[in-house]
Amino acid sequence: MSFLNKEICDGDNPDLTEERRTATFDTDRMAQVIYGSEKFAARRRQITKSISRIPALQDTKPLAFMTREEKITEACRELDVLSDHWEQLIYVNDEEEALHLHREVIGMEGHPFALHETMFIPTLVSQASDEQQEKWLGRARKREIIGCYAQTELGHGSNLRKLETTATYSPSTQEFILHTPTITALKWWPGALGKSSNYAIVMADLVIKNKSYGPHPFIVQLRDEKTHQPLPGITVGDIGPKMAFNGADNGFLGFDHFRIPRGNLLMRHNRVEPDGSYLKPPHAKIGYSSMVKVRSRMAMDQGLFMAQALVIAVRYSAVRRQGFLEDKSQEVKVLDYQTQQHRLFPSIARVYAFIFCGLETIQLYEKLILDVNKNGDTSGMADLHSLTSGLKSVVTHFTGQGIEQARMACGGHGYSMASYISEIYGVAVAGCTYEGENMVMLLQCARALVKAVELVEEGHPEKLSPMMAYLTKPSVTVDLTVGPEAYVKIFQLIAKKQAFKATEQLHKFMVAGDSRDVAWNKSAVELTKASRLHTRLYILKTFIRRVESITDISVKAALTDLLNLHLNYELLDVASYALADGIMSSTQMDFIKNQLYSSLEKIRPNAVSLMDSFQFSDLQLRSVLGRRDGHVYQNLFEWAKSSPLNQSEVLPSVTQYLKPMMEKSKL
Ligand SMILES: CC(C)(COP(=O)(O)OP(=O)(O)OC[C@H]1O[C@@H](n2cnc3c(N)ncnc32)[C@H](O)[C@@H]1OP(=O)(O)O)[C@@H](O)C(=O)NCCC(=O)NCCSC(=O)CCCC(=O)O
Ligand SMILES: Cc1cc2nc3c(=O)[nH]c(=O)nc-3n(C[C@H](O)[C@H](O)[C@H](O)COP(=O)(O)OP(=O)(O)OC[C@H]3O[C@@H](n4cnc5c(N)ncnc54)[C@H](O)[C@@H]3O)c2cc1C
Repeated sequence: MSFLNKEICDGDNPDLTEERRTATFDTDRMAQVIYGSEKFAARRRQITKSISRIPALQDTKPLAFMTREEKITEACRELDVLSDHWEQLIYVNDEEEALHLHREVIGMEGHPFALHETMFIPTLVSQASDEQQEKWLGRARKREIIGCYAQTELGHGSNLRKLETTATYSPSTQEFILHTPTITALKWWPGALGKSSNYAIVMADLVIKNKSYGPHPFIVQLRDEKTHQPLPGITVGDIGPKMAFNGADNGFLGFDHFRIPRGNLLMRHNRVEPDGSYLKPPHAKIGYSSMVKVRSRMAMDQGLFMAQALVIAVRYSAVRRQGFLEDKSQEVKVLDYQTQQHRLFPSIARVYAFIFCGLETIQLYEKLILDVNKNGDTSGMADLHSLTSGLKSVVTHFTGQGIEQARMACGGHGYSMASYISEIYGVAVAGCTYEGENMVMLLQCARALVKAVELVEEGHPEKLSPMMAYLTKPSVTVDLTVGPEAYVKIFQLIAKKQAFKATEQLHKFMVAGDSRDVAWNKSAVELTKASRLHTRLYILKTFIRRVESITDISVKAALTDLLNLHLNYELLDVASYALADGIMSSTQMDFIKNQLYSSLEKIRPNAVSLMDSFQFSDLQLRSVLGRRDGHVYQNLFEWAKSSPLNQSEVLPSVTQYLKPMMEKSKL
């Protein structure tokens, strides 16, 4: 007999098998929807199978018992094994497959090629001229060199205009002189910079004839290619342990009048001629495109982080029995409690919603780079910047919340490193900070919103981009029973009201005499609220669009339940706005609540399968609690026994201190 959930195996925990048998859809088909295509979903499975046949990549010592040095060494060993099998594992130069391979084999705690793949190569692709690409891109792709992205400094990360590292042009030698004038100008934080990289993209203030042109990207060799020793004039090292990501060597970097040739300024969009004349880029912020690239991926990446935590929590909740409902002869699965469902299922819905957004924004970035590089068309930059600024902020915030709820949903065992959820949390919440601190990015999104409101107020609604068109929608009474479009209408009204209110507040302060900057700061909280609502509306609409486009009936039905949960949960979450503005009545509120509770019941039989559909291997999950087989208690006991503390019965700390202390006790 074949089952719709493809994870069923003989000998698994029967409680989990029972869950898998109730699946109403085929998990392979759901995986196609999650990963954007049948081809990629199948390739993922194929890659997982190939990895499982390489003995050197199987079960190593658990990461939780390793030091930082051991984690870094282990990641490098795995990279080395991967490079021996690269061509049989993935299609060379397929970015998505390479990312998946690294995620599965090396995991999320960081590795030397992480920034090489996500920022160094993309910066060369988007910013280097053809000639420069010929020189460096091939070598980077073949991994003959390792690069990182060195922008943030000890003193400045958010405000790029105040970066202090200088690149001063010397026409006589046709070189740039890189210099770190103060301690706060030290590069600080770049991933893989400390010990692994021998090259970096360095963002430095371009100075020509005493005039500053702002931050520009330079390619800089940091270490000797043979000895790996830092080159003279360069100070480089690791910044120390972090909340998570401890397999990564985030680093510091200083320059002492370090000279690089003129040709090391990335010159696809701007140029410095030998005599020092400067040719402007077609868009002032084109040098920031690598950040937009990473931000455009973040909805997908964060969705996958939250998915991992939820696979663990949902599987465990189907195995953990505690307490009674009606039948007092057997304790219930904790997944049957309404509170447990309410804790986990809205996050499952968000995972799907974020991933669907990610699929869209990744494509939008690819289109933008094509437009810019092939046709010099920068017209899409502003919209993608504001969209991804809001999106990275909203998804990272909710992902952090969702993962923390997943941890708590696992009770005591969630707090053990055996669950791996704390590590997932630590890695995911770094996203609230990197690629632009969330408040800073919400305020970037707000700039676009305020501009759009001002256009409407000035009588130019025709100039609005499609994403902002809802700002012109009139207030209407909405019948929520009509379906998703009614929820969108209410959400639009709420988001519109907040955008207008925040803008009105800004203008009020300006009319009262404040400068725009001061008025902006006095309105900032309201502005960030408008950005969040605007972004959540976008997420909601993407979710609806995606579900509508699905052809497999059973997959569509399961996702429709999830979509309904999402719509009701989101609307309830922002209901205070709607009630205050009279957009929604308390009767409608009751309707939403009831819809929400009935969605939880509908989703319950598919919960495990909705998460199994992500098809994370046990190797990728790295969770003792969340393993596919569901034998949590045996697995936990084995794991605890392997703790270094249990390798001897009596620890030196006991013989050296506790015993003598107890023996001499006079208390
Ligand atoms: C906040 C801003 C955007 C402000 O930039 P600014 O030059 O001071 O801008 P401004 O003069 O105030 O003008 C704002 C104006 O510039 C526009 N703009 C800003 N960025 C872009 C863009 N990318 N595309 C298109 N347009 C852009 C804005 O929309 C504003 O336009 P407007 O004036 O409103 O028409 C910038 O400083 C910034 O991006 N800060 C955040 C820094 C950041 O994200 N760092 C990331 C470092 S790398 C990293 O963290 C990697 C981690 C990855 C990992 O470990 O996996
Ligand atoms: C794990 C990790 C990996 C990283 N990897 C890299 C990398 O590879 N390369 C790289 O170059 N950098 C990297 N970074 C650095 C990262 O990009 C910055 O830390 C980030 O952009 C935030 O900047 P900041 O540290 O200056 O924060 P700050 O701006 O100092 O933030 C402090 C507080 O000030 C507030 N704030 C600042 N400006 C404003 C404003 N204008 N309005 C309102 N509030 C404001 C913020 O909201 C925040 O609450 C990494 C960071 C981390 C944590």
